[in-house]
Amino acid sequence: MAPLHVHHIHPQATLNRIHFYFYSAATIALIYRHFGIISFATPSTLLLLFADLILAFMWLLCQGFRWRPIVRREFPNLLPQAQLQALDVFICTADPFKEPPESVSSTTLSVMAFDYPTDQLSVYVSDDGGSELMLFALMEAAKFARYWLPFCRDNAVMERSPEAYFESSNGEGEAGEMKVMFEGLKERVESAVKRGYVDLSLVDTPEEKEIFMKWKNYTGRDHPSVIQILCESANDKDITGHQLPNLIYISREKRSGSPHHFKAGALNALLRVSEAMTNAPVLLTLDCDMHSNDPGSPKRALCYLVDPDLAPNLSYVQFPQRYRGINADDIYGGEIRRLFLISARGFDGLHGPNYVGTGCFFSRRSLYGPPPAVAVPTNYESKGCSLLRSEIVLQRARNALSCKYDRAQEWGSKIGFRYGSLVEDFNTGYKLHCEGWRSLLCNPDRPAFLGHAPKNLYDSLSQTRRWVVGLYEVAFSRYCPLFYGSIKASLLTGFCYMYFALWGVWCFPIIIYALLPQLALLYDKPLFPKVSDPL
Ligand SMILES: O=c1ccn([C@@H]2O[C@H](COP(=O)(O)OP(=O)(O)O[C@H]3O[C@H](CO)[C@@H](O)[C@H](O)[C@H]3O)[C@@H](O)[C@H]2O)c(=O)[nH]1
Ligand SMILES: [Mn+2]
Repeated sequence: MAPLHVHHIHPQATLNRIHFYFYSAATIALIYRHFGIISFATPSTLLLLFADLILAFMWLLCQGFRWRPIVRREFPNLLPQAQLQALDVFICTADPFKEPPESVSSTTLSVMAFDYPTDQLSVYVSDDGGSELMLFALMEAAKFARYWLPFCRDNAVMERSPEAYFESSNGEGEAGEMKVMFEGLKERVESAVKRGYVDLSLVDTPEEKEIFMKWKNYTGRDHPSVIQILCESANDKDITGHQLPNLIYISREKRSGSPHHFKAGALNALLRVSEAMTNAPVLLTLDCDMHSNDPGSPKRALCYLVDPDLAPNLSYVQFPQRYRGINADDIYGGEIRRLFLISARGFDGLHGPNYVGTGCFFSRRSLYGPPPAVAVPTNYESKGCSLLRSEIVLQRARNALSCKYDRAQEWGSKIGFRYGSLVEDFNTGYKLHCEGWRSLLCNPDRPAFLGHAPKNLYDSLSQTRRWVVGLYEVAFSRYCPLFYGSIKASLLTGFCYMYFALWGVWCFPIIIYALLPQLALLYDKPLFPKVSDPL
Protein backbone atom coordinates (compact mmCIF):
# COMPACT_ATOMS: atom_id res chain seq x y z
CA MET A 1 0.00 0.00 0.00
CA ALA A 2 1.26 3.51 -0.83
CA PRO A 3 2.36 5.37 2.29
CA LEU A 4 -0.19 7.74 3.80
CA HIS A 5 2.47 10.22 4.80
CA VAL A 6 6.14 11.08 4.28
CA HIS A 7 8.59 13.24 6.17
CA HIS A 8 12.11 14.58 5.88
CA ILE A 9 14.51 16.60 7.99
CA HIS A 10 14.34 20.29 7.10
CA PRO A 11 17.40 21.15 4.94
CA GLN A 12 18.17 24.04 7.29
CA ALA A 13 19.11 21.57 10.04
CA THR A 14 22.74 21.35 8.80
CA LEU A 15 23.09 25.13 8.82
CA ASN A 16 21.55 25.23 12.29
CA ARG A 17 24.11 22.77 13.56
CA ILE A 18 27.05 24.68 12.09
CA HIS A 19 25.60 27.85 13.56
CA PHE A 20 25.37 26.12 16.93
CA TYR A 21 29.14 25.53 17.07
CA PHE A 22 30.09 29.07 16.05
CA TYR A 23 27.55 30.67 18.32
CA SER A 24 28.59 28.50 21.30
CA ALA A 25 32.20 29.60 20.81
CA ALA A 26 31.16 33.27 20.66
CA THR A 27 28.92 32.93 23.71
CA ILE A 28 31.62 31.22 25.75
CA ALA A 29 34.08 34.00 24.80
CA LEU A 30 31.56 36.66 25.85
CA ILE A 31 30.87 35.07 29.23
CA TYR A 32 34.61 34.50 29.73
CA ARG A 33 35.22 38.21 29.16
CA HIS A 34 32.43 39.17 31.56
CA PHE A 35 34.05 37.14 34.32
CA GLY A 36 37.51 38.44 33.33
CA ILE A 37 36.52 41.99 34.21
CA ILE A 38 34.32 41.13 37.19
CA SER A 39 36.82 42.59 39.67
CA PHE A 40 36.25 46.07 38.13
CA ALA A 41 32.52 45.51 37.88
CA THR A 42 30.15 48.47 37.80
CA PRO A 43 26.36 48.22 38.16
CA SER A 44 25.98 48.42 34.39
CA THR A 45 28.46 45.64 33.62
CA LEU A 46 26.78 43.46 36.27
CA LEU A 47 23.40 44.12 34.70
CA LEU A 48 24.80 43.18 31.30
CA LEU A 49 26.31 40.03 32.76
CA PHE A 50 22.92 39.11 34.25
CA ALA A 51 21.17 39.74 30.91
CA ASP A 52 23.78 37.83 28.93
CA LEU A 53 23.65 34.84 31.27
CA ILE A 54 19.88 34.61 30.85
CA LEU A 55 20.15 35.00 27.07
CA ALA A 56 22.86 32.33 26.89
CA PHE A 57 20.84 29.94 29.05
CA MET A 58 17.67 30.47 27.00
CA TRP A 59 19.66 30.02 23.82
CA LEU A 60 21.05 26.74 25.08
CA LEU A 61 17.57 25.51 26.08
CA CYS A 62 16.11 26.12 22.64
CA GLN A 63 18.75 24.32 20.60
CA GLY A 64 16.57 21.20 20.58
CA PHE A 65 14.16 23.04 18.29
CA ARG A 66 16.90 23.62 15.72
CA TRP A 67 18.63 20.28 15.79
CA ARG A 68 16.21 18.19 13.79
CA PRO A 69 13.20 20.11 12.44
CA ILE A 70 10.84 17.83 10.54
CA VAL A 71 8.66 18.60 7.53
CA ARG A 72 5.71 16.30 6.89
CA ARG A 73 3.23 15.69 4.12
CA GLU A 74 0.20 13.45 4.20
CA PHE A 75 -1.99 12.00 1.47
CA PRO A 76 -5.57 11.92 2.76
CA ASN A 77 -6.89 10.86 -0.64
CA LEU A 78 -5.18 7.51 -0.20
CA LEU A 79 -6.86 6.82 3.14
CA PRO A 80 -9.19 3.82 2.72
CA GLN A 81 -12.82 4.46 3.70
CA ALA A 82 -12.65 1.51 6.09
CA GLN A 83 -9.98 3.30 8.14
CA LEU A 84 -12.27 6.21 9.02
CA GLN A 85 -12.73 5.72 12.74
CA ALA A 86 -15.44 7.36 14.79
CA LEU A 87 -14.58 10.93 15.79
CA ASP A 88 -15.79 12.91 18.82
CA VAL A 89 -15.27 16.68 18.58
CA PHE A 90 -15.09 18.75 21.80
CA ILE A 91 -15.83 22.46 21.63
CA CYS A 92 -15.35 24.53 24.79
CA THR A 93 -17.12 27.75 25.55
CA ALA A 94 -17.36 29.62 28.81
CA ASP A 95 -18.96 33.03 28.52
CA PRO A 96 -21.83 34.03 26.18
CA PHE A 97 -20.98 37.72 26.52
CA LYS A 98 -17.29 37.39 25.60
CA GLU A 99 -17.70 34.52 23.15
CA PRO A 100 -20.72 35.45 21.01
CA PRO A 101 -23.13 32.48 20.82
CA GLU A 102 -23.72 33.00 17.08
CA SER A 103 -19.96 32.58 16.50
CA VAL A 104 -19.95 29.43 18.63
CA SER A 105 -22.79 28.16 16.41
CA SER A 106 -20.69 28.92 13.37
CA THR A 107 -17.71 27.01 14.75
CA THR A 108 -20.01 24.10 15.57
CA LEU A 109 -21.48 24.09 12.06
CA SER A 110 -17.98 24.18 10.54
CA VAL A 111 -17.09 20.88 12.24
CA MET A 112 -20.50 19.27 11.73
CA ALA A 113 -19.80 19.86 8.03
CA PHE A 114 -16.50 17.98 8.05
CA ASP A 115 -15.96 15.85 4.99
CA TYR A 116 -16.49 12.73 7.09
CA PRO A 117 -19.17 10.02 7.37
CA THR A 118 -21.86 11.66 9.47
CA ASP A 119 -22.69 8.45 11.34
CA GLN A 120 -19.10 8.44 12.63
CA LEU A 121 -19.09 12.05 13.76
CA SER A 122 -20.30 13.48 17.09
CA VAL A 123 -19.92 17.08 18.16
CA TYR A 124 -20.07 17.92 21.86
CA VAL A 125 -20.24 21.53 23.01
CA SER A 126 -19.32 22.19 26.63
CA ASP A 127 -20.77 25.38 28.05
CA ASP A 128 -18.97 26.38 31.24
CA GLY A 129 -21.06 29.53 31.42
CA GLY A 130 -24.16 27.32 31.88
CA SER A 131 -26.07 29.77 29.72
CA GLU A 132 -29.48 29.31 28.12
CA LEU A 133 -28.29 31.74 25.42
CA MET A 134 -25.64 29.29 24.28
CA LEU A 135 -28.10 26.42 24.25
CA PHE A 136 -30.52 28.51 22.22
CA ALA A 137 -27.80 29.41 19.69
CA LEU A 138 -26.93 25.73 19.30
CA MET A 139 -30.57 24.75 18.85
CA GLU A 140 -30.68 27.29 16.06
CA ALA A 141 -27.46 25.84 14.64
CA ALA A 142 -28.97 22.34 14.68
CA LYS A 143 -31.92 23.59 12.61
CA PHE A 144 -29.69 25.47 10.18
CA ALA A 145 -27.39 22.42 9.82
CA ARG A 146 -30.19 20.66 7.89
CA TYR A 147 -29.69 23.18 5.08
CA TRP A 148 -26.06 24.12 5.55
CA LEU A 149 -24.51 20.63 5.44
CA PRO A 150 -26.01 19.62 2.05
CA PHE A 151 -25.21 23.09 0.68
CA CYS A 152 -21.52 22.68 1.60
CA ARG A 153 -21.39 19.11 0.34
CA ASP A 154 -23.08 19.81 -3.01
CA ASN A 155 -21.06 22.95 -3.70
CA ALA A 156 -17.74 21.60 -2.40
CA VAL A 157 -17.45 24.62 -0.10
CA MET A 158 -14.09 24.75 1.70
CA GLU A 159 -14.97 27.49 4.17
CA ARG A 160 -17.65 25.69 6.19
CA SER A 161 -18.10 28.18 8.99
CA PRO A 162 -21.10 30.19 7.78
CA GLU A 163 -19.82 33.32 9.51
CA ALA A 164 -16.48 33.15 7.65
CA TYR A 165 -18.10 32.01 4.40
CA PHE A 166 -20.54 34.90 4.20
CA GLU A 167 -17.78 37.39 4.97
CA SER A 168 -16.11 36.51 1.68
CA SER A 169 -19.01 35.30 -0.50
CA ASN A 170 -21.24 37.77 -2.30
CA GLY A 171 -24.22 35.49 -1.69
CA GLU A 172 -25.93 34.90 -5.03
CA GLY A 173 -28.45 32.17 -5.89
CA GLU A 174 -28.51 29.31 -3.43
CA ALA A 175 -25.76 30.96 -1.39
CA GLY A 176 -28.01 34.02 -1.13
CA GLU A 177 -30.84 31.91 0.35
CA MET A 178 -28.39 30.43 2.86
CA LYS A 179 -27.20 33.89 3.75
CA VAL A 180 -30.75 35.08 4.48
CA MET A 181 -31.31 32.03 6.66
CA PHE A 182 -28.07 32.57 8.54
CA GLU A 183 -28.82 36.26 9.04
CA GLY A 184 -32.14 35.18 10.58
CA LEU A 185 -30.31 32.86 12.97
CA LYS A 186 -27.91 35.64 13.95
CA GLU A 187 -30.73 38.10 14.51
CA ARG A 188 -32.68 35.75 16.80
CA VAL A 189 -29.59 34.84 18.80
CA GLU A 190 -28.41 38.43 19.06
CA SER A 191 -31.83 39.59 20.22
CA ALA A 192 -31.78 36.96 22.98
CA VAL A 193 -28.24 38.00 23.98
CA LYS A 194 -29.30 41.65 24.10
CA ARG A 195 -32.15 40.76 26.46
CA GLY A 196 -29.93 38.44 28.47
CA TYR A 197 -32.45 35.56 28.43
CA VAL A 198 -34.38 33.44 25.95
CA ASP A 199 -37.84 34.79 25.48
CA LEU A 200 -40.24 31.87 25.08
CA SER A 201 -41.70 33.49 21.95
CA LEU A 202 -38.39 32.68 20.20
CA VAL A 203 -38.87 28.97 20.82
CA ASP A 204 -41.04 26.77 18.59
CA THR A 205 -42.04 23.56 20.30
CA PRO A 206 -43.50 22.82 23.77
CA GLU A 207 -40.52 20.51 24.52
CA GLU A 208 -38.08 23.34 23.86
CA LYS A 209 -40.17 25.72 25.97
CA GLU A 210 -40.04 23.25 28.83
CA ILE A 211 -36.21 23.15 28.66
CA PHE A 212 -35.93 26.92 28.94
CA MET A 213 -38.55 27.10 31.73
CA LYS A 214 -36.37 24.76 33.78
CA TRP A 215 -33.36 26.94 33.12
CA LYS A 216 -34.79 29.97 34.86
CA ASN A 217 -33.72 28.50 38.24
CA TYR A 218 -30.08 27.94 37.27
CA THR A 219 -27.12 30.25 37.71
CA GLY A 220 -23.81 29.94 35.86
CA ARG A 221 -21.98 28.93 39.05
CA ASP A 222 -24.60 26.69 40.59
CA HIS A 223 -26.59 24.27 38.52
CA PRO A 224 -27.03 20.53 37.98
CA SER A 225 -25.64 18.67 34.96
CA VAL A 226 -27.40 19.62 31.77
CA ILE A 227 -27.37 17.56 28.65
CA GLN A 228 -29.38 18.15 25.48
CA ILE A 229 -29.18 16.05 22.36
CA LEU A 230 -29.77 18.51 19.55
CA CYS A 231 -29.14 16.21 16.59
CA GLU A 232 -29.12 12.48 16.71
CA SER A 233 -27.44 10.73 13.84
CA ALA A 234 -29.75 7.74 13.91
CA ASN A 235 -32.96 9.78 13.61
CA ASP A 236 -32.25 13.26 12.30
CA LYS A 237 -31.77 13.92 8.63
CA ASP A 238 -30.88 16.95 6.54
CA ILE A 239 -33.20 18.25 3.81
CA THR A 240 -31.72 15.85 1.25
CA GLY A 241 -32.34 12.82 3.49
CA HIS A 242 -28.70 12.34 4.61
CA GLN A 243 -28.02 11.56 8.26
CA LEU A 244 -26.86 14.47 10.38
CA PRO A 245 -23.95 14.02 12.80
CA ASN A 246 -24.71 13.91 16.53
CA LEU A 247 -24.77 17.31 18.19
CA ILE A 248 -24.82 17.31 21.97
CA TYR A 249 -24.90 20.28 24.31
CA ILE A 250 -23.57 19.79 27.82
CA SER A 251 -23.03 21.99 30.81
CA ARG A 252 -21.28 20.13 33.62
CA GLU A 253 -22.56 20.35 37.17
CA LYS A 254 -21.24 23.41 39.02
CA ARG A 255 -21.51 23.89 42.78
CA SER A 256 -20.05 26.73 44.76
CA GLY A 257 -17.19 25.40 46.84
CA SER A 258 -16.46 22.59 44.41
CA PRO A 259 -13.33 23.12 42.27
CA HIS A 260 -14.03 23.11 38.56
CA HIS A 261 -10.48 23.39 37.13
CA PHE A 262 -11.43 25.70 34.29
CA LYS A 263 -10.94 24.38 30.79
CA ALA A 264 -9.12 21.20 31.86
CA GLY A 265 -12.17 20.34 34.01
CA ALA A 266 -14.46 21.01 31.05
CA LEU A 267 -12.39 18.78 28.76
CA ASN A 268 -12.40 15.98 31.32
CA ALA A 269 -16.18 16.23 31.62
CA LEU A 270 -16.34 15.99 27.83
CA LEU A 271 -14.05 13.00 27.88
CA ARG A 272 -16.29 11.16 30.37
CA VAL A 273 -19.58 12.08 28.78
CA SER A 274 -18.43 11.14 25.30
CA GLU A 275 -17.18 7.83 26.67
CA ALA A 276 -20.65 7.16 28.02
CA MET A 277 -22.38 8.15 24.79
CA THR A 278 -20.32 7.49 21.67
CA ASN A 279 -16.83 6.48 22.82
CA ALA A 280 -15.01 7.33 19.59
CA PRO A 281 -11.33 6.34 19.51
CA VAL A 282 -10.34 9.71 18.04
CA LEU A 283 -11.05 13.09 19.65
CA LEU A 284 -10.65 16.65 18.43
CA THR A 285 -10.40 19.53 20.90
CA LEU A 286 -11.36 23.00 19.68
CA ASP A 287 -11.77 26.43 21.25
CA CYS A 288 -15.13 27.95 20.45
CA ASP A 289 -13.51 30.80 18.53
CA MET A 290 -11.53 28.52 16.24
CA HIS A 291 -13.50 27.25 13.28
CA SER A 292 -12.59 24.62 10.72
CA ASN A 293 -11.11 26.08 7.55
CA ASP A 294 -10.61 22.77 5.77
CA PRO A 295 -13.23 20.01 5.88
CA GLY A 296 -10.56 17.41 5.10
CA SER A 297 -8.49 17.89 8.26
CA PRO A 298 -9.80 14.80 10.15
CA LYS A 299 -8.63 12.63 7.26
CA ARG A 300 -5.22 14.31 7.36
CA ALA A 301 -4.89 13.54 11.06
CA LEU A 302 -6.00 9.96 10.50
CA CYS A 303 -3.18 9.42 7.99
CA TYR A 304 -0.96 9.39 11.08
CA LEU A 305 -3.30 8.03 13.73
CA VAL A 306 -4.07 4.83 11.81
CA ASP A 307 -0.47 4.15 10.79
CA PRO A 308 0.38 0.84 12.51
CA ASP A 309 4.01 1.93 12.96
CA LEU A 310 3.12 5.16 14.72
CA ALA A 311 -0.16 4.26 16.44
CA PRO A 312 1.19 2.29 19.45
CA ASN A 313 2.61 5.41 21.09
CA LEU A 314 1.12 8.31 19.15
CA SER A 315 -0.98 10.44 21.46
CA TYR A 316 -1.95 13.41 19.32
CA VAL A 317 -1.66 15.18 16.00
CA GLN A 318 -1.43 18.92 16.48
CA PHE A 319 -2.38 21.47 13.83
CA PRO A 320 -0.77 24.89 14.33
CA GLN A 321 -2.91 27.72 15.66
CA ARG A 322 -3.56 30.15 12.83
CA TYR A 323 -5.59 33.31 12.95
CA ARG A 324 -7.81 35.42 10.81
CA GLY A 325 -8.46 39.10 11.17
CA ILE A 326 -4.98 39.94 12.43
CA ASN A 327 -4.10 43.42 11.21
CA ALA A 328 -1.44 43.60 8.51
CA ASP A 329 1.36 44.65 10.87
CA ASP A 330 0.28 42.34 13.71
CA ILE A 331 1.34 45.01 16.20
CA TYR A 332 0.69 42.81 19.25
CA GLY A 333 2.62 39.89 17.78
CA GLY A 334 -0.58 37.83 18.03
CA GLU A 335 0.37 35.33 15.35
CA ILE A 336 3.20 33.87 17.48
CA ARG A 337 4.70 32.05 14.50
CA ARG A 338 7.76 30.98 16.46
CA LEU A 339 5.69 29.12 19.05
CA PHE A 340 3.06 27.60 16.79
CA LEU A 341 5.02 26.92 13.60
CA ILE A 342 8.79 27.14 13.87
CA SER A 343 9.35 25.64 17.32
CA ALA A 344 6.61 23.07 16.73
CA ARG A 345 8.42 21.82 13.63
CA GLY A 346 11.61 21.55 15.67
CA PHE A 347 9.83 19.76 18.52
CA ASP A 348 8.52 17.27 15.96
CA GLY A 349 12.05 15.94 15.57
CA LEU A 350 12.15 15.10 19.30
CA HIS A 351 9.07 13.78 21.13
CA GLY A 352 6.71 15.89 19.10
CA PRO A 353 5.11 19.33 19.40
CA ASN A 354 3.49 20.55 22.60
CA TYR A 355 -0.30 20.54 22.79
CA VAL A 356 -1.67 24.04 22.16
CA GLY A 357 -5.23 23.54 23.37
CA THR A 358 -7.09 23.62 20.08
CA GLY A 359 -6.93 22.01 16.64
CA CYS A 360 -5.56 18.80 18.10
CA PHE A 361 -6.64 15.23 17.31
CA PHE A 362 -6.07 12.81 20.20
CA SER A 363 -6.07 9.09 20.40
CA ARG A 364 -8.56 8.56 23.27
CA ARG A 365 -6.60 5.82 24.96
CA SER A 366 -3.55 8.08 25.47
CA LEU A 367 -5.56 10.10 27.99
CA TYR A 368 -6.09 7.07 30.20
CA GLY A 369 -2.49 6.10 31.03
CA PRO A 370 0.98 5.49 29.60
CA PRO A 371 1.47 3.60 26.33
CA PRO A 372 1.35 -0.17 26.88
CA ALA A 373 4.76 -1.87 26.79
CA VAL A 374 3.42 -4.40 24.30
CA ALA A 375 1.18 -3.04 21.56
CA VAL A 376 -2.35 -4.31 22.08
CA PRO A 377 -5.00 -3.78 19.44
CA THR A 378 -7.68 -1.49 20.85
CA ASN A 379 -11.15 -2.48 19.93
CA TYR A 380 -13.24 0.54 20.56
CA GLU A 381 -16.82 -0.28 20.64
CA SER A 382 -18.54 2.67 19.12
CA LYS A 383 -21.73 2.85 21.15
CA GLY A 384 -24.90 2.36 19.14
CA CYS A 385 -26.18 5.75 18.06
CA SER A 386 -29.80 4.74 18.40
CA LEU A 387 -29.27 4.51 22.15
CA LEU A 388 -28.30 8.15 22.65
CA ARG A 389 -31.67 9.34 23.87
CA SER A 390 -32.38 6.28 25.99
CA GLU A 391 -32.82 7.03 29.68
CA ILE A 392 -30.01 4.66 30.68
CA VAL A 393 -27.45 6.42 28.44
CA LEU A 394 -28.66 9.85 29.54
CA GLN A 395 -28.38 8.88 33.19
CA ARG A 396 -24.83 7.62 32.66
CA ALA A 397 -23.97 10.83 30.80
CA ARG A 398 -25.45 13.06 33.52
CA ASN A 399 -23.45 11.16 36.10
CA ALA A 400 -20.29 11.70 34.05
CA LEU A 401 -20.88 15.45 34.33
CA SER A 402 -21.08 15.43 38.11
CA CYS A 403 -18.57 17.63 39.95
CA LYS A 404 -17.60 14.72 42.24
CA TYR A 405 -15.02 13.60 39.64
CA ASP A 406 -13.03 16.81 40.05
CA ARG A 407 -12.53 15.98 43.70
CA ALA A 408 -11.37 12.45 42.92
CA GLN A 409 -7.66 11.78 42.86
CA GLU A 410 -7.10 10.39 39.42
CA TRP A 411 -8.80 12.82 37.10
CA GLY A 412 -6.38 15.56 36.19
CA SER A 413 -3.36 13.79 37.65
CA LYS A 414 -3.15 10.37 36.05
CA ILE A 415 -6.00 10.46 33.58
CA GLY A 416 -7.49 13.05 31.32
CA PHE A 417 -6.34 16.61 30.82
CA ARG A 418 -3.99 17.61 33.64
CA TYR A 419 -4.84 20.06 36.42
CA GLY A 420 -2.45 22.30 38.29
CA SER A 421 -1.65 24.95 35.69
CA LEU A 422 -3.51 27.77 34.00
CA VAL A 423 -2.05 26.50 30.72
CA GLU A 424 -3.66 23.08 30.84
CA ASP A 425 -2.64 22.44 27.24
CA PHE A 426 1.09 22.88 27.87
CA ASN A 427 0.86 20.88 31.10
CA THR A 428 -1.08 18.02 29.49
CA GLY A 429 1.17 17.69 26.43
CA TYR A 430 4.26 17.80 28.64
CA LYS A 431 2.99 15.10 31.01
CA LEU A 432 1.97 12.88 28.09
CA HIS A 433 5.46 13.17 26.62
CA CYS A 434 6.94 12.31 30.01
CA GLU A 435 4.74 9.20 30.11
CA GLY A 436 6.27 8.01 26.85
CA TRP A 437 3.66 9.19 24.36
CA ARG A 438 4.69 11.13 21.31
CA SER A 439 2.96 13.61 19.08
CA LEU A 440 3.44 15.16 15.68
CA LEU A 441 2.74 18.31 13.77
CA CYS A 442 0.45 18.40 10.76
CA ASN A 443 0.89 21.67 8.94
CA PRO A 444 -0.89 21.64 5.57
CA ASP A 445 -0.66 24.67 3.25
CA ARG A 446 -4.29 25.54 3.80
CA PRO A 447 -4.75 26.30 7.52
CA ALA A 448 -6.94 23.58 9.00
CA PHE A 449 -8.43 25.84 11.68
CA LEU A 450 -8.61 29.59 12.03
CA GLY A 451 -9.18 31.50 15.24
CA HIS A 452 -9.10 34.94 16.73
CA ALA A 453 -6.03 36.43 18.38
CA PRO A 454 -6.40 39.21 20.96
CA LYS A 455 -6.91 42.44 19.04
CA ASN A 456 -6.26 45.07 21.70
CA LEU A 457 -3.50 45.74 24.17
CA TYR A 458 -5.57 44.92 27.24
CA ASP A 459 -6.63 41.45 25.97
CA SER A 460 -3.17 40.75 24.70
CA LEU A 461 -1.55 41.62 28.04
CA SER A 462 -4.04 39.67 30.12
CA GLN A 463 -3.61 36.61 27.91
CA THR A 464 0.18 36.86 28.20
CA ARG A 465 -0.01 37.26 31.98
CA ARG A 466 -2.26 34.18 32.26
CA TRP A 467 0.09 32.13 30.11
CA VAL A 468 3.20 33.26 31.99
CA VAL A 469 1.64 32.43 35.38
CA GLY A 470 0.51 29.03 34.07
CA LEU A 471 3.96 28.29 32.66
CA TYR A 472 5.64 29.25 35.96
CA GLU A 473 3.24 26.87 37.73
CA VAL A 474 4.87 24.07 35.73
CA ALA A 475 8.44 25.45 35.84
CA PHE A 476 8.46 25.80 39.63
CA SER A 477 6.66 22.58 40.45
CA ARG A 478 8.20 19.23 41.21
CA TYR A 479 7.68 18.43 37.54
CA CYS A 480 10.19 21.11 36.48
CA PRO A 481 10.98 20.22 32.83
CA LEU A 482 14.70 20.85 33.28
CA PHE A 483 14.96 17.90 35.66
CA TYR A 484 11.80 15.79 35.51
CA GLY A 485 11.27 16.28 31.76
CA SER A 486 14.93 15.70 30.90
CA ILE A 487 14.89 12.39 32.77
CA LYS A 488 11.41 11.15 31.82
CA ALA A 489 11.26 12.26 28.18
CA SER A 490 14.72 13.19 26.89
CA LEU A 491 17.36 15.81 27.59
CA LEU A 492 16.49 17.98 24.61
CA THR A 493 12.73 17.63 25.15
CA GLY A 494 13.16 18.66 28.79
CA PHE A 495 15.25 21.65 27.70
CA CYS A 496 12.69 22.71 25.09
CA TYR A 497 9.80 22.51 27.58
CA MET A 498 11.88 24.50 30.06
CA TYR A 499 12.48 27.12 27.39
CA PHE A 500 8.71 27.63 27.08
CA ALA A 501 8.13 27.39 30.81
CA LEU A 502 10.57 30.27 31.40
CA TRP A 503 8.86 32.49 28.86
CA GLY A 504 8.32 35.21 31.46
CA VAL A 505 12.05 35.45 32.13
CA TRP A 506 12.64 37.15 28.77
CA CYS A 507 11.49 40.41 30.30
CA PHE A 508 14.76 40.83 32.26
CA PRO A 509 17.29 40.85 29.39
CA ILE A 510 14.83 42.72 27.16
CA ILE A 511 14.34 45.52 29.69
CA ILE A 512 18.08 45.72 30.40
CA TYR A 513 19.04 45.87 26.74
CA ALA A 514 16.17 48.23 25.93
CA LEU A 515 17.22 50.77 28.58
CA LEU A 516 20.90 50.47 29.42
CA PRO A 517 22.55 51.39 26.07
CA GLN A 518 20.30 54.45 25.75
CA LEU A 519 21.10 55.60 29.27
CA ALA A 520 24.82 55.01 28.69
CA LEU A 521 24.60 57.11 25.53
CA LEU A 522 22.80 59.93 27.35
CA TYR A 523 25.34 60.00 30.17
CA ASP A 524 28.23 59.45 27.77
CA LYS A 525 29.48 56.34 29.59
CA PRO A 526 31.11 53.53 27.60
CA LEU A 527 29.16 50.30 27.94
CA PHE A 528 30.67 47.87 25.46
CA PRO A 529 34.40 47.11 25.09
CA LYS A 530 36.43 48.45 22.18
CA VAL A 531 38.15 45.96 19.90
CA SER A 532 41.48 47.33 21.10
CA ASP A 533 40.65 46.68 24.79
CA PRO A 534 42.60 43.83 26.46
CA LEU A 535 40.44 40.74 27.08
O1 LIG B 1 -13.32 27.76 32.70
C1 LIG B 1 -13.13 27.77 31.48
C2 LIG B 1 -12.26 28.71 30.85
C3 LIG B 1 -12.09 28.66 29.48
N1 LIG B 1 -12.78 27.75 28.74
C4 LIG B 1 -12.61 27.71 27.26
O2 LIG B 1 -11.26 27.53 26.95
C5 LIG B 1 -10.94 28.11 25.69
C6 LIG B 1 -9.67 28.91 25.80
O3 LIG B 1 -9.80 29.95 26.71
P1 LIG B 1 -9.40 31.46 26.37
O4 LIG B 1 -9.83 32.30 27.51
O5 LIG B 1 -9.85 31.80 25.01
O6 LIG B 1 -7.81 31.36 26.43
P2 LIG B 1 -6.72 31.73 25.32
O7 LIG B 1 -5.52 32.24 26.06
O8 LIG B 1 -7.23 32.56 24.23
O9 LIG B 1 -6.43 30.27 24.75
C7 LIG B 1 -5.17 29.68 24.56
O10 LIG B 1 -4.59 29.29 25.80
C8 LIG B 1 -5.37 28.37 26.57
C9 LIG B 1 -4.61 28.08 27.85
O11 LIG B 1 -3.33 27.65 27.56
C10 LIG B 1 -5.66 27.13 25.76
O12 LIG B 1 -6.51 26.28 26.47
C11 LIG B 1 -6.32 27.50 24.45
O13 LIG B 1 -6.59 26.37 23.67
C12 LIG B 1 -5.42 28.45 23.71
O14 LIG B 1 -6.02 28.83 22.48
C13 LIG B 1 -12.14 28.95 25.29
O15 LIG B 1 -12.84 28.27 24.26
C14 LIG B 1 -12.97 29.01 26.56
O16 LIG B 1 -14.33 29.05 26.28
C15 LIG B 1 -13.62 26.83 29.34
O17 LIG B 1 -14.25 26.01 28.68
N2 LIG B 1 -13.78 26.87 30.71
MN1 LIG C 1 -9.00 32.30 23.04
